[in-house]
Amino acid sequence: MKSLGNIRRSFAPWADPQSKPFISFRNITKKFGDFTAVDNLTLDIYHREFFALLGASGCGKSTLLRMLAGFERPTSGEIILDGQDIAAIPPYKRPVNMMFQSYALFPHMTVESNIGFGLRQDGMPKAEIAERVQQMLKLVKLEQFAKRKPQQLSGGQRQRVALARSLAKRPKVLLLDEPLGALDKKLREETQFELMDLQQQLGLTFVVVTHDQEEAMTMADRIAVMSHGKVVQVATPAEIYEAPNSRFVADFIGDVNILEGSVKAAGNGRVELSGGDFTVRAVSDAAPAIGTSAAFAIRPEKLKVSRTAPADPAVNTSEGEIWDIAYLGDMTVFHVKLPSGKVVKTSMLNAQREVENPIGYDEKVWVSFAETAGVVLRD
Ligand SMILES: Nc1ncnc2c1ncn2[C@@H]1O[C@H](COP(=O)(O)OP(=O)(O)OP(=O)(O)O)[C@@H](O)[C@H]1O
Repeated sequence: MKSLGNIRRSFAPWADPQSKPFISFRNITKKFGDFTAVDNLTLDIYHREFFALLGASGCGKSTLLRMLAGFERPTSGEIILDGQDIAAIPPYKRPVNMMFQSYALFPHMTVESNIGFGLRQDGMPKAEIAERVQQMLKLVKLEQFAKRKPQQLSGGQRQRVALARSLAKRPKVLLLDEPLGALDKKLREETQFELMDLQQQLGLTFVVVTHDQEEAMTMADRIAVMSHGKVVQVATPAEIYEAPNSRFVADFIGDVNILEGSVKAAGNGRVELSGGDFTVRAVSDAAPAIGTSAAFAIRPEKLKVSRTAPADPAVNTSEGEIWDIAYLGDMTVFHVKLPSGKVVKTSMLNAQREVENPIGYDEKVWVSFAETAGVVLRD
């Protein structure tokens, strides 16, 4: 598995101008009556990519997936798959398969007949079906459950049957709509890793729809964050988390503190904001005009809470008072009230079991951060 990890690390076809996208949405719009569910959206997905569409309920992510599967027709725009415009190709002829949230397994059929269903419909010879079903059972580690009916399986096992069924026809692209929605947290996390392993073993392209940011962060090579039918940002999980391109994305993914200010200086790779509790000096390529308002987004774990003043208390530092403490086991979250009354969220890893004299309620503290710890947002 280690070698796969290494391959994965260097997998970034989107950054290579030579590589061609495998799936291209070009100016795709989908209207339902007057309502625009997908709004002039352009997006490229690469061969062997694990791609996640992430967004709040109603943002249009399932509609986009359904258009790729062929269950909905775009109102305008093109979808190119493997160099071919697929608009006129009916769903069953597309090299794409979709796994739904409600797995829709046939309750009266055994696991193996469920898996072989699509192959029988395609008229594949019996011996070949048997062989393919065996392969699939092995792949999802359900060999000993072949003769069971779906109701004799756990939720996670059912999910794997559905996965095996959608992979049996060897689609080039597997579409997954909230694939782990029915599983409890622990099983969900395990299954996320199983899905990633499977995708790598088979060398397929996966497009998954989810509203669960942790799930998208765990599994995907890249994430498209969607809002109101548009893509707001497409990037790797780390880029989305560390360099969100807007308040919307910063706020949507993980926890964030937004510090408002007005631009005092900008240039030479730095931006300075003043006016709030902090004088912010941040490493940034943004070039907002002097005097305009801007925001600085910083994650809780990047704010440092200390009892003594940091070296240069003039910048990136504020006094504050511990307002709330939440002990979460692996970390402790401090809410710190700043002089303006604004409360910021900070988190600290509990690297040791017991800490002598831990920071407590109502204590006066310093909150500080590094120049590279957050991002200046333009909007
Ligand atoms: N057949 C339809 N007729 C009318 N409106 C529709 C239809 N299908 C979807 N919509 C609307 O389009 C919008 C986007 O729906 P879509 O299912 O793509 O959202 P989603 O982001 O997948 O949300 P969820 O996570 O809740 O499934 C929603 O406002 C929905 O009500």
